[in-house]
Amino acid sequence: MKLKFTKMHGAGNDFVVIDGVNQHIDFTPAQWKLLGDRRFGVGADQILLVEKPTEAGCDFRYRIFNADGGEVEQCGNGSRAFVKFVSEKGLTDQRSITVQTKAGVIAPRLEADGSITVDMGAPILEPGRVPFDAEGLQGEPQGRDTLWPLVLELGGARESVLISAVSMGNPHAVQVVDDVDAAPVELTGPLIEHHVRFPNRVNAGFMQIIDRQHVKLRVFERGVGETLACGTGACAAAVAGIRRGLLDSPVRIDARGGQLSISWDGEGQPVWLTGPAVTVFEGEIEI
Ligand SMILES: N[C@H](CCC[C@H](N)C(=O)O)C(=O)O
Repeated sequence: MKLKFTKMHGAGNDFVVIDGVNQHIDFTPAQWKLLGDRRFGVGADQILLVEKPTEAGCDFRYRIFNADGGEVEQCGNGSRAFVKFVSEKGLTDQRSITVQTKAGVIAPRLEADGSITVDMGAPILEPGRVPFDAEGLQGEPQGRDTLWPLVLELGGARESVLISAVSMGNPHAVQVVDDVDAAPVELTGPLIEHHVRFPNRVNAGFMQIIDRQHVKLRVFERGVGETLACGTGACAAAVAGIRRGLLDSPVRIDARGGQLSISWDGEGQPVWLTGPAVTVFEGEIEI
């Protein structure tokens, strides 16, 4: 079929966005993977499919597919691209919308200065609901957080890293490192992503604390690899740092592809993500 799409990015995290309201889309995981392939398709970290809602009170439904073709629960940078897309395409004249996602309802808002703020909902902090299997592990309490030792098999050696387990609807394992540019993201990122204690796999965050309201962050994303920015990863990193008593809200997050801002007032409260969204080009592909 001929498929119209829009290429967008949020702080360098890049997307193929598809209007599923005016086009009927019923792809297999292999077709989603092909569309996201940088050699044979358009190429993207994630594909975002905009649809009519099936839940009362929502303006849209938004489905997210990683580059490996897997459908996932949430995408923070994608939610900003999404609200810009539906506004630019005339699918809504509202600047603030409620959106049904696999992880629940989120509320992105177009700000007057062109930035976008998203209510990402409250983080999920119980290990079993991340989901993270902490059975038999001796966690280290730090502030309101618990640091879990994750044993990684590095060739013949075994290395233990201390992680915080946080869900923003999608799972994150966040660790603090001294120097994010020197962190072994390509080496340990895949080992953490596929670790047996994360039954749904996990996004692996590496956070360097610059001061109590400023961090540098790299994320090895589940189903993709390292991206230039990860919105839910930024939320999870800020939540983990605040709970550990290392950060104060709001937190400036320097990702490799741009800057995000996270606000969070504590357990049970929503995490607010603010950042940019850019439309790169429109296209059409036979797929
Ligand atoms: N790779 C993530 C989905 C996209 C998240 C990221 N691109 C964001 O901006 O939140 C996962 O498998 O949970």
